[in-house]
Amino acid sequence: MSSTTAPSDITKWSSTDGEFRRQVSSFRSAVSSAADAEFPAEAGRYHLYVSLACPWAHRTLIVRQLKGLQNIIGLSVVSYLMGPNGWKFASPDEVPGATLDEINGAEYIREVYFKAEPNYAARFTVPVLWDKKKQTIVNNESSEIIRMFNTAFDDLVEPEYRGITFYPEDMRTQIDEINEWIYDTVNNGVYKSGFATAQGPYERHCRALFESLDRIEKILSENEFLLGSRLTEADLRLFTTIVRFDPVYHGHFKCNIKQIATGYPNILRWTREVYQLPGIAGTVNMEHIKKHYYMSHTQINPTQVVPLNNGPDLSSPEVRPAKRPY
Ligand SMILES: N[C@@H](CCC(=O)N[C@@H](CS)C(=O)NCC(=O)O)C(=O)O
Repeated sequence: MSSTTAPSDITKWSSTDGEFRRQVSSFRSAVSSAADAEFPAEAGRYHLYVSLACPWAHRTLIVRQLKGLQNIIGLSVVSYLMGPNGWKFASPDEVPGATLDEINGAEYIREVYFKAEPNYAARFTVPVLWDKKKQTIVNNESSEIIRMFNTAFDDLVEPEYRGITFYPEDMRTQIDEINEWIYDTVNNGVYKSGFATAQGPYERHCRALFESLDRIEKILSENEFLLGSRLTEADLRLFTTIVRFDPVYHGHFKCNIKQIATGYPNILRWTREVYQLPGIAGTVNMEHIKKHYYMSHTQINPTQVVPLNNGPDLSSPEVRPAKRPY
């Protein structure tokens, strides 16, 4: 196996100035319903690699579920522990919830990257969307994978899922606008706070994060979902960060000005509402989430002790909307 990224680089998260900078994803092609597409939509052709711990991969898992794509797009799940060689596959006996890689027979996700691109020199991230026919990675950027799942397979899904969209045309400007600041200050903001290795960047990103949470709290005090009465992609993208907030980011990433459970009643109500939608609870694996962060980032938590709290009970009280909100 050729390797241009030494295993030791995996745990080097922040730059010399103490700032964490997320890399730009490398594989940016798209599956499309067009017959002459480079990657045409076909049942059984594409395979999704995820971690149940990762908030970015979690988005793709949710949209795969809500769009009824489980029988159309296969799934492999890495173990929660990310060691010096990155994400590793494990049998469900070894790690409940994980799988082996039945498609490429890889031990580590990095092998899938090298199979697609022998000279690959960036980070070995999940999610990854793999094309079994062309034997390559189509895309490793979650925000783009969820857009493909949203529409590209519509001719193949069961009729009840056809036409469901989390990115409706008349709301795209609003969705793009809200995604932008929520990505920067919340989704990525928790990482910028937690991976900072200097006081200044930590405080700056942590304060910006809580300013955004206050802003979201206000929005959700006036609206059922981020953009009104309809659940969109913006809600799904935020949900995967919020569900990890109290159990992980509050402690492990030092995002501790407030907690969702006690400081943000409207965000909590909204989190429960999203969690209680059919199919969502099954995508949330608190065991993988907590163990991943607390045991993999040994630069932050060298003892690898995992705290007990799982965050607020999201299954109760029941706040499920009367009719499907999307
Ligand atoms: N922009 C990517 C980010 C994905 C990402 O950073 N995934 C993390 C897990 S939460 C990862 O795999 N990190 C491994 C590494 O950086 O070595 C996306 O949204 O798909």
